[in-house]
Amino acid sequence: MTKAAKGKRIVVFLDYDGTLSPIVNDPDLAFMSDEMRGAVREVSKYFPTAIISGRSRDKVKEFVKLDNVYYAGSHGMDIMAPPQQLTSDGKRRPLAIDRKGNEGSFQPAKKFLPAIQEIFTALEENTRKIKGARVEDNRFCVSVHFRQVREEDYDILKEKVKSVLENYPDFRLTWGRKVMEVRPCIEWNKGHALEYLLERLGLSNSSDVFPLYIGDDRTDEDAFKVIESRGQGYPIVVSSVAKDTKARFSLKDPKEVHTFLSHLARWRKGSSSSFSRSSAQIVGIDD
Ligand SMILES: O=P(O)(O)OC[C@H]1O[C@H](O[C@H]2O[C@H](CO)[C@@H](O)[C@H](O)[C@H]2O)[C@H](O)[C@@H](O)[C@@H]1O
Repeated sequence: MTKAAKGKRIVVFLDYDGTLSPIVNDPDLAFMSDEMRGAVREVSKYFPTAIISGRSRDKVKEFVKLDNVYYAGSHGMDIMAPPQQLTSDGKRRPLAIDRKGNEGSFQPAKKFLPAIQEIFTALEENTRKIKGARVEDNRFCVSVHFRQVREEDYDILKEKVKSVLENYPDFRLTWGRKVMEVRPCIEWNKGHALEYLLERLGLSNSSDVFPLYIGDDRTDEDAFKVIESRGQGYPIVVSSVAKDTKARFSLKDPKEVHTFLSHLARWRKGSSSSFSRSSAQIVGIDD
């Protein structure tokens, strides 16, 4: 990767669940290790860094606990810049406003908030009797988890979720890892969030920008597609098995993500000459 990225302005985009933290049964216990936090902290010293998650922005920030990164919660529908922005030439400058006059935050689905709260309440009510079902309020979207639901109850849970949505035609259902996600029907996803953040950094039209996006889930595919269509940067999927994906490279699991990020930071710091395919364990999908 160093060859392709040499002399370019790297921007790092990271998904949270399954990328920075391992997948666990209880979504409230998906903690990030101190080692991973250290690696993200190091990376964010050298490159503008953003965490783009399906979680609510507050929740993902509570897990990550770093101040100098961008947080994009609710699949990119709730974006917050750090108080100081790291420019691609390594300098920090105070937060600037974006083209639409937004200062720190950008929330393209704001008008849907009252309906989302209603949907959250209805989903909690309607799924209460299904053992193991769990409804999570992600602010601009709602997750219905079935990781701990018996397989024979999957269909009934799906029907219950669909019946709630019948009353809300402005919302749609997407699927993640043992989770159904209810979100507003707006043209906005993790790919749009990536483009927005590049623009915010003043890099969207830059021919030498090199965005790296690391993610494990279906919603990350939108960001992979953007990187592929720009023809700049690396889309990296986290998966231990072969997958139908738009990503060109893969890392097996969060442990390998940690190794990759640590080497990336060390490479930029200049103390390592060995940021290579073998040390970072990055694998080309076509290999
Ligand atoms: O975009 P992400 O940061 O990857 O968020 C996607 C969803 O992640 C969480 O659910 C997933 O991780 C849980 C904890 O490991 C696991 O129990 C669940 O089965 C996974 O789907 C989060 O709880 C969801 O709200 C996010 O939408």
